Amino acid sequence: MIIGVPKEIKNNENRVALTPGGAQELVKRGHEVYIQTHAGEGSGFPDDEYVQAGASILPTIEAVYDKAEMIMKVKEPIEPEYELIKKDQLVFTYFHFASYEPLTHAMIKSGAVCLAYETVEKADHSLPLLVPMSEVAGRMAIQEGAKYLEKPLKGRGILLGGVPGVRPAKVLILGGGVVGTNAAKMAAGMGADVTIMDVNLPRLRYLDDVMPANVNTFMSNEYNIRELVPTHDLIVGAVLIHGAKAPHLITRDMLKEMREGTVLVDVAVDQGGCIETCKPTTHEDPTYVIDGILHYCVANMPGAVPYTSTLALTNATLPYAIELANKGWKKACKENRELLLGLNVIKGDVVYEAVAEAFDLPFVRVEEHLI
Ligand SMILES: NC(=O)C1=CN([C@@H]2O[C@H](COP(=O)(O)OP(=O)(O)OC[C@H]3O[C@@H](n4cnc5c(N)ncnc54)[C@H](O)[C@@H]3O)[C@@H](O)[C@H]2O)C=CC1
Ligand SMILES: CC(=O)C(=O)O
Ligand SMILES: [Mg+2]
Repeated sequence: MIIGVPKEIKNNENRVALTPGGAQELVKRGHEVYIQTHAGEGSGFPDDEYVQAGASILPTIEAVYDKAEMIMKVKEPIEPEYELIKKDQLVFTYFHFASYEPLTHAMIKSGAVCLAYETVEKADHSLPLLVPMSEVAGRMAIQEGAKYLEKPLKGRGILLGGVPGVRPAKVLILGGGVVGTNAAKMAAGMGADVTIMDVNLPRLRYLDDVMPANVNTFMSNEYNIRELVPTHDLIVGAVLIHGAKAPHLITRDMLKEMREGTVLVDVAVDQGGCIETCKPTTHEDPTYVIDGILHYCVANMPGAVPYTSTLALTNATLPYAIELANKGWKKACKENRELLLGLNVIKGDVVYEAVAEAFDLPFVRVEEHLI
C-alpha cells in the first residue's frame, strides 16, 4: 500500500503520525511510505532519518495527498485539508466528529474512508489509540492548571501543594477514566487535596483502592457537582461517552458559585467539552476568562510535548497501521473488530451511530460497506 504522512498544520501541533522506526516497519513489509518534508522535525525526526528508514520525502502536502492510498495523520483535518482528501482514500487519524459538524459534512462530501483513532475499541471497551494521548493530556492538565492558578496568569494565586502550615489547593476531576486517573496521580503527587467524580461505581471502587490517601471519590450527579464546585480551585473536565458529544456537567450558572480565579481545564473539549462555557482554544492563546473563572480548553494538548506524545501515539497506532496496509481497510476491519469500530464515515455514509445522532444524519450500518 502507498502510505502518506503529511505535516500537521493545526496551531502548535508538533506531533507526526509515524516515526522513522514505524516507517521502516511498513517498508519492510513491502509498503511505500511518503513523508512530507519537515513533517517529523517538531518531534525530533529530520527528513534524513526517514530516508534511511526507506521512506521517500515529498515537498508539499498536496503531493502527499495525491500519492497516498492511506493518509496517516494525528489531528482531525482542518479546513485547508478538506479539499486535499480524495474519494476512496483511507484517512487514519483523530476525527472527533461529534464535536464539529462542518468536518463531518466535509468528510461525507469527500467520499473518503474515515477511520478514527478515538473510536477504535477493544472488547473490554478501552480505546487503545486514545489512551496514550489521554495519559499525556491528563498529566498535562495538572501541570497547566497549576501554572494558571498563579496570580499573574489570572488564577486564584494558590500553590497546588500548599506549604507546611497552609492547606493545599483543592482539585476536582470530573471523569475517572484515563485522563482523570492520570490527572489525579499528578495532583496527588504534588500534594493537592483531590476528588474524582464518575458515574461508574466499580470504577470509583477501583480508584479508591489504588489512589493515595489525598484522593477521594464521589458519585457524579448534578447535585453533588453543585456542592463541590464552590470550594475547589482547579476543576478538570475528563468525561467521555464514546464517539459522542460530551454532556455539560458544569453549567454556566455554576460559574457564579465559584471563587474568582478558579481554573477550569476542560480536556474533553475535543468532544465538545463538559463545561457549558468551553470553547476550543490553541496553545498560542490557551485561556479566556468568563465571570472571573479562567478556562483552559486546548484541543490538542499533547501537541505541546511532541517528544513524548509522538512516541506514545505511534507505539499504539503502528500495529493497526500495519494491519490496514497489509490487508486493505475492508479485510482488516472484517477480521479485526477493534478496527471496525474505528470506522466513522465511509464513502459518504455515516456509519458510527453517535456521530449520526449528534447531527441528526442518516445512519448506515457499517456491515453494508463490507460486502
Ligand atoms: N484536549 C486534548 O488534547 C485531549 C483530550 N482528550 C479527551 O479527554 C476525554 C476523556 O478521555 P479518556 O479519559 O481517555 O476517556 P475514558 O473513557 O477513559 O474516561 C471517561 C470517564 O468519564 C466517565 N463519565 C461518563 N459520564 C460521566 C458523568 N456524567 N460524570 C462523571 N464521569 C462520567 C466514564 O465513566 C469514564 O470513566 C475525551 O473526550 C478525550 O477525547 C484526550 C486526549 C487529549
Ligand atoms: C486525543 C486528542 O484530541 C489529541 O491527542 O489531540
Ligand atoms: Mg484533541
